[in-house]
Amino acid sequence: MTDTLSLIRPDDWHVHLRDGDLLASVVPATARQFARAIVMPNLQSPITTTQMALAYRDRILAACPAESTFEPLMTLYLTDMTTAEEIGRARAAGVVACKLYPAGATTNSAAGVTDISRLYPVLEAMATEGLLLLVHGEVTEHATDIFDREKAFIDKVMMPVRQRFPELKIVFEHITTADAVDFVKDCPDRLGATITPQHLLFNRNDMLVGGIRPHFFCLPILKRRSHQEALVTAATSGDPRFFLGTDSAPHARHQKESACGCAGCYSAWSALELYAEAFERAGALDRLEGFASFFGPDFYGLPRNRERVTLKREPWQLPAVLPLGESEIVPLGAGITLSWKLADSPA
Ligand SMILES: NC(=O)N[C@@H](CC(=O)O)C(=O)O
Ligand SMILES: [Zn+2]
Ligand SMILES: [Zn+2]
Repeated sequence: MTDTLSLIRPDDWHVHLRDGDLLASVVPATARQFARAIVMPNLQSPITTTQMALAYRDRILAACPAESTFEPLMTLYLTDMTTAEEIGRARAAGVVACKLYPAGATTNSAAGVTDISRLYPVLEAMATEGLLLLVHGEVTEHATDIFDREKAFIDKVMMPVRQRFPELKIVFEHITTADAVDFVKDCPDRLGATITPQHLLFNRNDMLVGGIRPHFFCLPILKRRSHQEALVTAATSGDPRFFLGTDSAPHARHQKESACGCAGCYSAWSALELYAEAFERAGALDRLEGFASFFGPDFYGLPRNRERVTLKREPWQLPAVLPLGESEIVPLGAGITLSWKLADSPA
């Protein structure tokens, strides 16, 4: 049995770093694990313009540890008002992608898109400029059951957008169902998907059996075990269309342990260790590097990283709580024992 795993340093292709006081707690955790990260734009005042994205980037860089070379990759939040001109400005400023939040689908999505067909000129501009479309893939109709919202989104939005804009690169973010896995596999190319550690390691029983456990509540919600198994199979298959995106989404403990708790799991602090656990359980540790370090940059058309990180086989227990600004946070998998630990200095 091997005791050391050396990987090209991974990137996180989907992370929430938040803003203000929280940056100081959250950014160093991601910068310790990853070389680059796709930074989600769903702040309380969403990042809807290039100017806002550049200012946010500066705040993130200011929160990085002094010796860090972490590179935040910025995204714009699409609204009904987004223009094709803004896409040109974004491209020129180095913004790499735009995020589609169906209005009302998730945290801070109230200003999201109400009807995707109205944004077709913007998607056209993105295809031309080479910006990727990142998608929170859930319908929001009241009548659609929360466990069926991702599947319904495939038919309603993914299929028509995929067909109309064959040149547009699309990332189906944080997929949670066998249906999404099949859809990605059936598309020729230019469609990738990120998979989170919580959807690989847990299913809805972990959240709902023996008491309701709000720290497992995220969107899209954890599904039944057969879906978890389909995600593990996809992530460990070596298919380059499936790659790492933690969807680390910090909310203070009191905001989750509440009568109306927030959606989101905080995984940034031990992200690689959580993924290593999932891959080891599947007997696929040799596939971790492709998923974590190669397929994301390849899909985005960015260079792979050159430096390496080391994971050591050293069982350790995830802490029950961590500090978060003035408050505290419960990390994903609090209290469980993980087999692998990230060594601090790069090998
Ligand atoms: N995943 C979540 O449950 N929450 C995310 C939003 C998102 O990615 O949908 C958040 O910003 O808190
Ligand atoms: Zn989302
Ligand atoms: Zn997210």
